Amino acid sequence: MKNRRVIVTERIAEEGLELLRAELDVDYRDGISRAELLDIIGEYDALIVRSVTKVNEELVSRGTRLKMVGRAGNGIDNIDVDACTRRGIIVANTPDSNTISAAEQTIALLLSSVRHTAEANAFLKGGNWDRKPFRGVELYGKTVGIVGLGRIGSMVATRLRSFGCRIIAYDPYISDERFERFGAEKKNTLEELLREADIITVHTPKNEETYGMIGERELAMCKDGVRVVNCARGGIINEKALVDALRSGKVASAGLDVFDEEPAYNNPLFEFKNVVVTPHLGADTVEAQRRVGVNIAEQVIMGLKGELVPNVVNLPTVLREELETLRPYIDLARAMGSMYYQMEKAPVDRVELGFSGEIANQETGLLTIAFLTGLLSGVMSEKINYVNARIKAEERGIKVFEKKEDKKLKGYVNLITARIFNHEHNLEIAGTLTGGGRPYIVEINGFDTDLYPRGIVVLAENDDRPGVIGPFTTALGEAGINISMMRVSSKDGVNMMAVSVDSNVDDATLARLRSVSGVRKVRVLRFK
Ligand SMILES: NC(=O)C1=CN([C@@H]2O[C@H](COP(=O)(O)OP(=O)(O)OC[C@H]3O[C@@H](n4cnc5c(N)ncnc54)[C@H](O)[C@@H]3O)[C@@H](O)[C@H]2O)C=CC1
Ligand SMILES: O=C(O)CCC(=O)C(=O)O
Repeated sequence: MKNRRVIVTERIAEEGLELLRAELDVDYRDGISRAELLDIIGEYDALIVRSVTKVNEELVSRGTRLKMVGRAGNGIDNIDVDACTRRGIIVANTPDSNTISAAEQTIALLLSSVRHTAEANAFLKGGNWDRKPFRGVELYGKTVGIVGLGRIGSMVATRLRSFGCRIIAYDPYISDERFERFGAEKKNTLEELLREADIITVHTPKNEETYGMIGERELAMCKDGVRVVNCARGGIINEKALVDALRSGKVASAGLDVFDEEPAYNNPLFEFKNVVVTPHLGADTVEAQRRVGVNIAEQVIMGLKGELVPNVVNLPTVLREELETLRPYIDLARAMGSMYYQMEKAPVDRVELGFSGEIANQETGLLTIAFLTGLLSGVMSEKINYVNARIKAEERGIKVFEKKEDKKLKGYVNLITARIFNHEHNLEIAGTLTGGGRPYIVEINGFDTDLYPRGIVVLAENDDRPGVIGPFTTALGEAGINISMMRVSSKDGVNMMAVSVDSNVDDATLARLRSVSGVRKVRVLRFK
């Protein structure tokens, strides 16, 4: 893949760069100017960023070769994921690689701010000695309110419980079980949390809902002398409101790693002695950066090889182990999708996919996407991949429905069924995997079959009578085309032959096959 070019616009670990260099042509341009990046982005197949580079519409529209954006880190608020999705650009991040570091930084900022560590450090090094100005408070016995009990919030909860804190949390999007698991008392509203907490720490993503979620009104609800920490994203706690609350004494201390405007210079929050600040260092540990760098390099390499990438943001989330289980089904679903336009020349209105048996308990959304990728890839000039297949199907007016049934259908342990509707008639296909993980198409329009969807398959319908199959296979043989597998099935006086062949069927041979007496229809299906 040395002809594939990747640009890395921010510092990532050497271990990650080494992996990239072994496979790709790497341009490591930490700190490149925006203007230059806009000028040259069209030369690259992949872009790797951290939190500073803004991957917006302007940038991706110029990235005409871009197939992948790798976020070396967690938050994706600097990436316009929709703009990437529309262009089929995969966006992947490394969500689990720096969470421990961010949780530890949260604790560091909290301790440092309640014990005046940073201020006392500067005081002592400035040639002074005094204890009076620096009396702090203990964490022991305090009520800590965690807003967002996700990966980092839950790690903060676990760590603070060992300090003897009572943990309360507000997160409307998680199950009660998760609150219990992390020893956090569930609060149904943000207001309840704000009124009870001695310390508040935010761990939500930054989005329209969370940006400014703690503002003037919310700070007014807090206990007098509340302490706050933000190691998530600048602006989740409104900065202007925080300045006012620090000035009035409502907020006794703050620990901040992130700011509304980054890089942050002369932020008014820097003027307060009781505010401890760090320049977005949450993920900046040797261990986290090594994990992040290696993880994003591996994913970009996989993405450019056309493999499914574990942490794709613009696809349904699947765990690495789930992906391993799903992979053969993904191939099957894609192959099933690719059959339609090879068999029919009519536009599709609606697709109904059914997943039955054990597969119904998996993330079948990915299989639907695989089916649509197979369906559309052959007929659209635009690049269709797992990322934009759903959008492209919608744009073409194809309605997609999914049905899951965890009981066996037609005796198959797992079965994927597809009904593809057009104005005139439907195509119905069913496929399964054998115990050994080999995909088979087991039914086409009511004909039982066992078509192996690889290579070239001649699919024919003929009268169910003697004297048709012989001349048909002879025509293949005389054209020097070897048959590797063949299955004949019958329904209502019609046969369907599925003949796997080892070499291409040229137009002349196809014409001869069609002219065999009793043959009604012949199509050649090509599978990847
Ligand atoms: N300072 C740093 O260097 C780092 C910062 N981060 C940031 O930390 C934050 C948390 O990251 P993770 O824990 O990995 O994310 P996560 O996605 O695992 O957890 C976020 C949680 O917030 C909850 N949430 C969403 N909207 C909410 C709302 N309106 N009210 C209450 N809860 C809400 C979600 O349900 C979820 O449980 C993100 O903003 C991320 O960008 C992450 C890594 C390093
Ligand atoms: O160190 C970085 O690149 C930023 C870390 C971060 O904020 C994140 O991963 O969300």
